[in-house]
Amino acid sequence: MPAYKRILLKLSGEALMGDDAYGINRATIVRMVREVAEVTQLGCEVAVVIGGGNIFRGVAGGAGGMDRATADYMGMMATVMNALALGDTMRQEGMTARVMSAIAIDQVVEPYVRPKALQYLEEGKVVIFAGGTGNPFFTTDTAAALRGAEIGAQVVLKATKVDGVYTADPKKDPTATRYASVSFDEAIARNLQVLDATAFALCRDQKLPIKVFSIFKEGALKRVVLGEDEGTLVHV
Ligand SMILES: Nc1ncnc2c1ncn2[C@@H]1O[C@H](COP(=O)(O)OP(=O)(O)OP(=O)(O)O)[C@@H](O)[C@H]1O
Ligand SMILES: O=c1ccn([C@@H]2O[C@H](COP(=O)(O)O)[C@@H](O)[C@H]2O)c(=O)[nH]1
Repeated sequence: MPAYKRILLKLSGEALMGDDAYGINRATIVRMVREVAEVTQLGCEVAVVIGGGNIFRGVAGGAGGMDRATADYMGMMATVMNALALGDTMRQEGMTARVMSAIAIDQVVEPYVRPKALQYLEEGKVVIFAGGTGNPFFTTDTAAALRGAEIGAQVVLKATKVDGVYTADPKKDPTATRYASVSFDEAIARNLQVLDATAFALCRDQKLPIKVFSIFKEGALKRVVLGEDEGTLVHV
């Protein structure tokens, strides 16, 4: 039995690269999709927000001298590309997925309309939210918090490159230790950057827990959905 009826899964864009330097690694996206399929087979309703870090991040464009808002729109379009690739891979794997975008690209992808998204979820379709929040200066983590709250998800699952929330960035500080659980207040006060502060604050206000776990660990998503000990829980 799944521990959650409906989840919002945030998939790392950067992880889609696999061992490549850029873009979408075929074997990696297929593996991710198969893990999602496993939890849908448990009867869990799944909505997905995908990042864009494998293609473009607005902050990098801004640092390079671009207008930051323009760079962020490029980043949002990167998430649309990832969402289309994810939806197509799901189709190839026999799943039914619908991509909905926060930015209008009507010839390519249907717009995000909340009641329609809820209908798809009730029908057992996977809904992939593309284009982040649709606004510059935000991230797909905040989009995951926002859409998670909108669809009444019981948890936001952040599937990322690290296996939980640490006292400091484990990629920079080898002495950092992993929390089994941590409160939103502590995560924000300590400026733990595994998610951005806006996402943490929104989930805290909506009393929407977040689970952070590794996208690279086989079976981790299923264990999280079954309520087993995996990753770090961020709670009120
Ligand atoms: N306290 C911390 N605990 C865990 N990870 C942290 C911490 N502080 C910073 N990080 C970093 O946060 C990263 C995960 O967040 P990030 O938003 O960069 O990636 P992502 O969501 O996986 O990618 P994308 O933005 O492409 O979707 C980790 O790879 C880790 O290095
Ligand atoms: O609501 C949003 C979401 C994303 N962006 C831009 O897209 C890139 C990629 O998203 P990641 O969360 O970093 O994977 C991000 O760097 C922003 O530039 C946005 O502007 N608004």
